[in-house]
Formats: sequence, structure tokens, C-alpha cells
Amino acid sequence: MPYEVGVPMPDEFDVIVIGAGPAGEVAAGRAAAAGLSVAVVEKELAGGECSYWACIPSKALLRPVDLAGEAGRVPGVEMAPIDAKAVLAWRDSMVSGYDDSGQVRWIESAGVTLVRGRGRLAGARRVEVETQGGDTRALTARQAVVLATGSTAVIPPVPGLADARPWTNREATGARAVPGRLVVVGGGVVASEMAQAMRGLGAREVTMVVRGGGLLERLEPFAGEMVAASLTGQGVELRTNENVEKVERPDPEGEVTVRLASGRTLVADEILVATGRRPATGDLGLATVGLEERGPVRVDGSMRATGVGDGWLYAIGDVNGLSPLTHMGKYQGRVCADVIVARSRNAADDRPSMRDRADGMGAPQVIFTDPQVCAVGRTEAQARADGLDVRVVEYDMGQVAGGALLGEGYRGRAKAVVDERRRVLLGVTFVAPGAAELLHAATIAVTAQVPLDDLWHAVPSFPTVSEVWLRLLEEYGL
Ligand SMILES: Cc1cc2nc3c(=O)[nH]c(=O)nc-3n(C[C@H](O)[C@H](O)[C@H](O)COP(=O)(O)OP(=O)(O)OC[C@H]3O[C@@H](n4cnc5c(N)ncnc54)[C@H](O)[C@@H]3O)c2cc1C
Ligand SMILES: NC(=O)c1ccc[n+]([C@@H]2O[C@H](COP(=O)([O-])OP(=O)(O)OC[C@H]3O[C@@H](n4cnc5c(N)ncnc54)[C@H](O)[C@@H]3O)[C@@H](O)[C@H]2O)c1
Repeated sequence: MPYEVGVPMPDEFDVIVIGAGPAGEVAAGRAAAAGLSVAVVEKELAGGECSYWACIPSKALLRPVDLAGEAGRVPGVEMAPIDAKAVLAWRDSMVSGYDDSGQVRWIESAGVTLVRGRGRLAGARRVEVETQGGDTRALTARQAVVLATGSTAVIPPVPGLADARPWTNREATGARAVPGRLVVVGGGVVASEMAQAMRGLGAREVTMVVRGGGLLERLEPFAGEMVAASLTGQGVELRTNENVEKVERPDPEGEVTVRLASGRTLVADEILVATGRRPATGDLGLATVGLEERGPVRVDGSMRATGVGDGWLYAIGDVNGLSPLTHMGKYQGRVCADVIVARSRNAADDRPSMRDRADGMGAPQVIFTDPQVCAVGRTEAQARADGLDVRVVEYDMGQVAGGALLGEGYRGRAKAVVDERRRVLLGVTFVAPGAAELLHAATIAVTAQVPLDDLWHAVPSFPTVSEVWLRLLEEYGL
């Protein structure tokens, strides 16, 4: 039920969701499926950052690079050079040409009312929407308002950077052509994935400027080391312990000059800034309900914003700062919708499925570089910092028959962090080509806290890479 000019729209709904990204859409759809009247307010494209400028286009750009890596390891298989133009066209089709009518159809079919415009809190249970025509529309929520406004890219305050037309994730994933020379600032997830994609698609020079000593600093150290080795092997230049001091681009269409703290100067066609994201809480009217205007909206385990009387305000997805990942935002959307529905019926709202457990355990994540980095739960460092009785088991995945069969030079590494007191897994990391689909088994083991003695009876098939599970348990001593 999209709102159209001239068509009367109710001003009151049971639930109003601000932001139609993955988190907001899931919460809205689930609350509507349970019979509540729901409006979702969206200022740009229904589907959010993930669908048009993040997960989907980045993975479309990485897939051919990944496949070329895989094929390159198999004797007798030779891939034709990647046709970057065709890949960019495929990316365009994966983002539906930046047209959200498919998502709008889904929203309509879910019985949710889409309100186009910028939403802002205007006191308890009240949302003002600045419509695209410039009008302001006042909406009231009988039960709940859900903030699902996502996050925006951070541009560090480096002299000249903001004026140098830097790329963020939007321009990088939406590139109309592959730049000849690219400087990437940052050593996190976006930086690693996009450096690999652009180099693989034909960028002549890709230089990563990383302020720390390595990549992917929040993960097990070997993950960043293996991705760094792969990127440098691919021809990406890595400048670690380095900072950008000044950026100049006198001609907006011309090249960009990047002065580094070490004194070196880089010249490139584009500069991608991938230095993290901040929750989209600016101009959201948080002060009208007594909350801080900046930073993430803090929530309890039912996704309810803390510090708001009567508990009518919820926050899910990137805006609450818990785990900025699409699947986690969608999970939080399911928790939040079920809680709102239960509370609207005065029913029990504390069933186990109605509390967020997954964020506290360490969200599962796949980084789609080659090798892929797949992690869930705590790293060894986190588990030790939490004061747990930790034992670590590691295994070289190249020694697993299923891995060796994937091609010459197949390399991978697995690490399990065990809670010795309870003999359960606290965290698992796999770094190997094509390891993404291994992760869910680890997620089940960590989340369900399956005892190692029970995991022993989960026999992996021969010759699959999953036999790494058996090897890890044998290394442990089973
Ligand atoms: C390059 C890149 C690649 C990524 N790849 C992955 C990946 O492979 N897997 C993964 O799990 N995660 C990935 N992520 C993270 C993922 O994109 C986010 O975690 C996810 O998009 C968050 O979903 P969300 O619904 O919270 O917010 P968003 O997707 O940001 O959606 C928020 C929506 O709210 C709207 N909005 C904001 N403010 C208002 C307002 N005031 N009024 C109305 N509407 C508003 C926005 O227009 C937007 O549509 C990636 C991120 C980047 C940058
Ligand atoms: N495959 C995936 O799941 C995927 C892919 C991309 C993004 N994401 C999500 O998006 C989030 C954001 O990604 P990201 O790469 O922007 O953030 P990030 O937190 O992963 O990495 C930020 C990087 O920028 C560096 N940095 C921060 N401030 C800096 C500064 N002022 N100067 C120089 N360097 C600075 C950090 O040291 C780090 O290397 C991720 O945390 C992740 O949750 C997920």
C-alpha cells in the first residue's frame, strides 16, 4: 500500500518503522503478518544501503574475481580475462538498476503501507514525515515506533579529503568504470573487499593506506595476514602503519594527490574512504524523546531503546551499533516485531525467541575476499579478555583431502576457541577459499553450545572441506 499523492492515508498505525532497509523491512513485514497495521517510512530506496550500495553490489563485483581465483588453482582450467564492462552490467542488474519497484511490490504484498519521505521523531509515539513534495505529515503509532535508519560512511577530517570528491561505499560499489589507479584508505572489511574487487576487475594500481599494522584488526590475526598476503600476491600495494595527511584534487575531474605521513605522495584516479560507519541518528528527532542526538540508539535484549519511558521505541540494524551486518539487523527485526506483537496482545513477551542472544555471543560474518574469512563467536583475544578458561586448537585446511582437491596451492586455516570448563566452542574462524558455507555449522555449534563430545558424532562426509571439523576435534584430543 504505497502512499500516493491525492490518496488519503491513515495518520495512525499500530507500528511505524523509520527506514526500509533489510532490518526495517523484516520488522514491518513480520508485524503486519501478525495482524498489526504497519507503516514504513523511507527517504531513498526501499531495500536500503544493503540492496543498492553495500552487500549486493559488492558481492556481484567480487564473484567473478573469486571464481577466477578458484579456476586459477585447478590444473587444466583457464578462464578468459574478466570482462569488467560485463561485470558492471551484471552489478547493475543485481541492484535492479537502482529502482526499488520490486521491493515496493514486496512491501505492498506484505500489507505494509510505504510512506516516502524523511521520518523524524516528534515526541512520544509521534513521527513527522517530510514528504518528497515538501509537505510534512504527522503520523501516530498506537503501539511502537521502530528506528531502522542504518548507518552512513565516516569521512575522517583529513585536510582536503572531503573536498576531493572521495568515493565511499556508494561510489565504489556503483562505479561506472574501473579506475586505473585507486587509493583505498582503511584496512577493514570494505577496504579489503573493494581493493580485491577493483584490482581483480583490472585496476592497474591499487594502494591501501592502513593506519594499523595489518588488516581486519577485529578478527583473529591470521585472517588479516592471509588476506594481506592474497592482496599483495594479486598486486595490491599495502602501506601499513601509515596515515593520510593531506589530499588535493584541484580539478574535480582530474587526478587526486594523497600525501602520506611518511612523506610519500600517491597519485590516483580515485580515492576510496573505507574508515568505518556511524549510526544514522542525525536529524532523527531523538532529543524530542529525551535521547542523545549522536551515537547509536542503545537497546535492551528486546530491542527496546533504553531510557525511553513506556517502552514504545525500538531500534534495530546498524542504528543500534550492535553488529552492523544485514543478517543481524534482520534477526533483530524478527525479535523486535515478535515482542511488539506480544505486547500489543498483552501476551507473554519473554519467550526465548524474543530476546537477542546472538549479538552477545559474537555475530557470524563472512568477508568475501579470496580467501574468504568466516568467523563466529569470540576470538581468542576476546575470550581471554572475558576471563574464560580458554584452549585454542588450529588446523591447516590444506591438509584436509577435500581442500587439497579444490586445487593446487589451496591454503586455509581453521581455529577453534574452546571453553575448557564446559568443553564447548566459544568461537570458530575459517580462512580459506570458498569457506563461506562452512560457517553455519560453526554458528550452530557456538550458538547451541554443543558439547565437543557430541560434535564428535557429527561425522563430516569424505572428501569435503568439512572434515576440518574432525581434524580440529582430533587436535583437541578426542
Ligand atoms: C560496501 C559494504 C558491503 C557490505 N556487505 C555486507 C555483506 O556482505 N553482508 C552483510 O551482512 N553486511 C554487509 N554490509 C553491512 C550492511 O550493508 C548493513 O549492515 C545493512 O545494510 C544494515 O541494514 P539496516 O536495515 O540497518 O540499514 P540500511 O541498509 O542502511 O537501511 C536504512 C534505510 O533507512 C533509510 N533512512 C535513513 N534515515 C531515514 C529517515 N530519517 N527517514 C526515512 N528513511 C530513512 C535509508 O534511506 C535506508 O534505506 C556491507 C556494508 C557495506 C558498506
Ligand atoms: N562481508 C561483510 O559482511 C561486510 C562487508 C563490508 C562491510 N561490512 C560491514 O560494514 C561495516 C563497516 O565496514 P568498514 O570497512 O567501513 O569498517 P571497519 O570498521 O571494518 O574498518 C574500518 C577501517 O578504517 C580504519 N580507520 C578508522 N578510522 C580511521 C581514520 N580516521 N584514518 C584511517 N583509518 C581509519 C580502521 O583502522 C579500520 O581498518 C563493517 O564493520 C561490517 O560490519 C560487512
